Parts: sequence; structure tokens; C-alpha cells
Amino acid sequence: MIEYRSVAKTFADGTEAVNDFSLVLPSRTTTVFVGSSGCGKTTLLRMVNRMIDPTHGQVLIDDVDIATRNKVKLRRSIGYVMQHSGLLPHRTVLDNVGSVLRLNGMSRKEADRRSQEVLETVGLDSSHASKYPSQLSGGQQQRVGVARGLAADPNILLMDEPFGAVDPIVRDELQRELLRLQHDLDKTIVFVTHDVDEAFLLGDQVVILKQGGEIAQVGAPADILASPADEFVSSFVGLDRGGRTLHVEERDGRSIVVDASGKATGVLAR
Ligand SMILES: Nc1ncnc2c1ncn2[C@@H]1O[C@H](COP(=O)(O)OP(=O)(O)OP(=O)(O)O)[C@@H](O)[C@H]1O
Repeated sequence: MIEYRSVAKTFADGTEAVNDFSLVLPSRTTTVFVGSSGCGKTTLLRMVNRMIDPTHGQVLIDDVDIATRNKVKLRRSIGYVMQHSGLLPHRTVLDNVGSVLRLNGMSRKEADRRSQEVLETVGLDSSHASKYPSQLSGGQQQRVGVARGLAADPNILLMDEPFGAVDPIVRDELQRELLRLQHDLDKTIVFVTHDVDEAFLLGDQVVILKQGGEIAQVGAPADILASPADEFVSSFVGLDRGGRTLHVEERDGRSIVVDASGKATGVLAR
């Protein structure tokens, strides 16, 4: 369990990125921070592995204030995946994935074995292991980034807009893959995005943020859609424009679900 207790962050130049943020992120679930640019998503995410320390308040992992933990050890115990994969260009895929394992003192042989294993977990076969990042597609690079985040088998995986820079089809594929991974691996995932559809697809708990890390609403996607807290949330999730309104049309004795644009999206189960 991750807990933010009255956390605030003011940067050296006076920017108040987060004002007063409190929330519990339950273990083995995915919490998604969603909001427009500059609302403090990345700042909140990076507080979990102490890439950023709060100016006020505390972040706790399993009831331990992480300010008391060694920064380097903490960071290596938590998976981190970012938007542009962050892979080292002059290192092979295998070396990139195994980098944290080597830093943790694992032998090269064992690190290579584990890296191969985790590459397979994210859907990359062994032929990619000896390649360099530039020889991979954007989607494959992101998979390597996810593999690296998972290599040390962390309990917590932080993901900062990991699928933001790939085309929509690949993005869709990576999102489905992450859902499968989460089902199999059962991690505590903290995911940042500005895309509300992505948030609703991936999040068990979705946190809609306003500027300064103010929580507009937090809840399961279905609860937010059923009871948006205010007009800001309605508008942010697209309820005000009817974009999420589905209706049913009867055709040949079956109930077809049709979206706001008139496109058939499915059949109601009986
Ligand atoms: N190192 C820094 N120094 C000063 N201000 C910063 C620093 N890092 C972030 N900020 C500011 O803090 C605020 C929150 O930034 P943050 O990156 O957390 O937002 P975000 O919601 O992740 O935005 P985006 O979606 O654009 O990545 C912004 O106003 C940003 O400009």
C-alpha cells in the first residue's frame, strides 16, 4: 500500500506543483493519475521512488515513511517506466533490461537469464535481445522499457505516460498487454496519463486531478461515470458532450449497442 499524507511540493523557483495531497493506493491494484498538463501528475509519481522529495507531508509504503529509507536502494526496488523508454542507446536490449539487476549485484549470467525471461513476458522473442534500441520500433522500445521496469520483480511499478509517444494501434496493443501483465503479475501500479480513455481502461482507481494536484474526483471508472463529482469532472470525462452515451437498437431480434456517433460497438448479452 502506498499512502500520501498531506503532501506538498514547491520547487526551488517557487512553482507550487502540489499543494495538499492525501490518498491511499491499495496494493495489487492500478491507480491512474489523470489530468491536464502541469497538474502535478509526474511530481506525485516521482515522490514514490524519491526522485522528488515532498516539501511537506509524507509518502509511506506499507506504513513506512520512505524519507527514512535509503534513496538509491528504494529507487532500485521500484520499477519505473517512462514515455520515451529511457533506454541507453549504446547498450543492447538485454543489457538495458538487466541494468538494475547488475547494479543490484546479480552476476551477468543470471542477469541475462532473467532479462531473457522478462523480455518474453512482455512479448519480445529472444531475437531482439542482441539488438540496440535504435533497431527497434517505438512500440518494441516501450516493451523493452516495461521489461526493464519488471526485471527486478518489484512490488511497485511506476509508469509515466509510457504509451504516450506511440501510434494509436500500437498503443492499444500495449494497453491490452499491460492489462494481461497486471492480471498475471499482480503488481501495485501507479500510472500517469492525460488520456481519460486510457485511465478508464487501465485504472482500478482513477484520480482526476486539477492544477496543484487537487483531487477533482477519485474512484473506480464506473463510479466516476455514474456520479461525476461536478461539472469539471463531467466535462473532463466527456459526459457533457454525450460522447459516452450509448444506446440500444433492436435489429433482427438482437440488441445492438450504438455509440454517440451512431457506430455499432457491440451486442448486449442476454
Ligand atoms: N524541476 C522543476 N522546477 C520547477 N517547476 C517544476 C519542476 N518540475 C515540474 N515543475 C512544475 O510543476 C508543475 C507540475 O509539473 P508535473 O510535471 O508534475 O505536471 P504533469 O501533470 O505531469 O504535467 P505533464 O502532463 O505536462 O507532464 C508544472 O507547473 C511544472 O512546470
